[in-house]
Amino acid sequence: MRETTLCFPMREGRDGETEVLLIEKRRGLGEGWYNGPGGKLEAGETPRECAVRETHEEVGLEVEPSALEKAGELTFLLDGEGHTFCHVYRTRSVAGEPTASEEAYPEWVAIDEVPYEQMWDDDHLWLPGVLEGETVVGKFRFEGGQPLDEAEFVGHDLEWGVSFAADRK
Ligand SMILES: Nc1[nH]c(=O)nc2c1ncn2[C@H]1C[C@H](O)[C@@H](COP(=O)(O)OP(=O)(O)OP(=O)(O)O)O1
Repeated sequence: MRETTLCFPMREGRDGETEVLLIEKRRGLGEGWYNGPGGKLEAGETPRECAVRETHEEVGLEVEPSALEKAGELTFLLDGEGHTFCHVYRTRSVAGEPTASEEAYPEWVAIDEVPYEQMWDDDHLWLPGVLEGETVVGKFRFEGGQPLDEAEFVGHDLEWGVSFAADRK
């Protein structure tokens, strides 16, 4: 099963609303959809280091590793087998201006205007809670063969209020 990260940088917008930095993914898995910056762990890298690196590579933002708050662990199953294990982080400690890369167009979006209809089918189930400060462990089942982003989302289990306090990696 591959191990990946998603990072959701957050800030207070001009009118006091909470905003999240989303990317429109320009290539690879989930191309054309919105998500947080993130990607696969490289050899020797911790999930936290991966989230920092991917956020920098994809949108040019500097995030502070120790200020990444672990918010979720998501398992995506394809045809009954583990496909991806994803560590989800959020952070309010962000420096720099987001810039587009070959992989992503970044955009600050108010958290009540997140375009769930242009995201993975599972996101509306867990991302609103994560953006409200909750923690979650989720399992999401897809069927129909590779690639995952063309498979059908068929079921899920969610557990909220999980403690990741001991997870410093
Ligand atoms: N069902 C799902 N819902 C979701 O919100 N994010 C998902 C998801 N399934 C996978 N992801 C995330 C995890 C990861 O951050 C990203 C997939 O990125 P990957 O790096 O695995 O794929 P890519 O094909 O872009 O790989 P690279 O070529 O290494 O960039 O999508």
